[in-house]
Amino acid sequence: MAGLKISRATKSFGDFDAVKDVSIEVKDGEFLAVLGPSGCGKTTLLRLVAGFEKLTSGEIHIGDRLVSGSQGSVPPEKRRVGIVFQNYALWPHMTVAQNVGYALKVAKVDKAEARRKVAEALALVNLEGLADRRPANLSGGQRQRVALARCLVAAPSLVLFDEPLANLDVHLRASMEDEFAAFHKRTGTTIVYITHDQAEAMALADRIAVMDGGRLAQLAAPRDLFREPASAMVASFIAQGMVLSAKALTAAEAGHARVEVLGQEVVVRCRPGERPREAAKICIRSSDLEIVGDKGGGFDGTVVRAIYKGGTARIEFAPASDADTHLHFDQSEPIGLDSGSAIRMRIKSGWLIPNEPAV
Ligand SMILES: Nc1ncnc2c1ncn2[C@@H]1O[C@H](COP(=O)(O)OP(=O)(O)OP(=O)(O)O)[C@@H](O)[C@H]1O
Repeated sequence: MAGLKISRATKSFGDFDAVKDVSIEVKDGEFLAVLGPSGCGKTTLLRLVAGFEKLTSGEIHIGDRLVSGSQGSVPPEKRRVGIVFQNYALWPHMTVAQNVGYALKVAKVDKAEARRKVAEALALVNLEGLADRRPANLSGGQRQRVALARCLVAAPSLVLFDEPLANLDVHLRASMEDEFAAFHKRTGTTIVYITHDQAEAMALADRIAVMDGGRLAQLAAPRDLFREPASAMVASFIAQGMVLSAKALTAAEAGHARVEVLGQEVVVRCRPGERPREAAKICIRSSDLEIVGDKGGGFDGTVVRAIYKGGTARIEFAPASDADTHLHFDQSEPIGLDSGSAIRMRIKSGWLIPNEPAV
């Protein structure tokens, strides 16, 4: 296996930059998810790594080897990159073993050697027992594993997944997530996994690269992405964070600063080096909100909607001082709030979004 280094990669189509100045280093054996809204450049980035697209500028290394740069581009078949697509096209007339071994047959690999490699690849995806089945007699998840084995048989130095679970139903998705996680643990394969499903990215990846408009918005471990978003886009994109205008009143001290938000003063977490500023933004999660009595500080407002979810309800709430801002939190049974209820809320904590997005 090998690591991957993308350095200042830009890909333009005409005067439109689909990928702009992106630098990402994936360590040998790391599982990196690339996450972002539709059209943010995820697929283009994957196609650049695979060699299906040529860089406009920048460089890509796989292991120590320069595969794309100003000197030219190594063709896809010479990159030793395995790809698992969303639409796993298996040949229906071939058995599982024949599907997996097809590339070896074309490359005229010795038959005994090819059999051994196919058996090894099937073992890696736990499909040993199904070598003689045809794709029509497999479940969706099993077919996806055949597609994975077919890419592993060529001993790739890195495996790219392009939304591999997008076509599967919810239950199968969850069990395939477990399978991919176990596969990664067992094999230590370097994986780049494209998805627009953040729950999937959070569950699987060591680190997540969030893309926005062709640029890298943040590259961090799932927990850091959630707790310390680098920009308002990442804050609201990840787990529906609420972004509020605030005034930073104090400089950072021991990882905290005092801010004024919705007329209330709150101590929030922040990066070192933060200074007081007028136009700041904070990110809060529903667990940062609590209902308080009349004397508990905080601010007044009205419940806009209460959506029952079974066991809990999602309460949407508009502060009296800023009716356009909607906050939300979950309330467990018994749910005493309904649309129109007047309540007083307090923000307990939050994260001061850095002024300059830093990656
Ligand atoms: N060959 C092309 N010519 C012109 N524009 C392109 C080309 N390929 C992609 N783009 C544009 O580049 C942008 C990024 O596309 P890309 O497919 O990489 O996004 P994505 O994040 O993978 O989206 P999705 O999640 O919807 O697949 C889009 O605006 C797309 O229209």
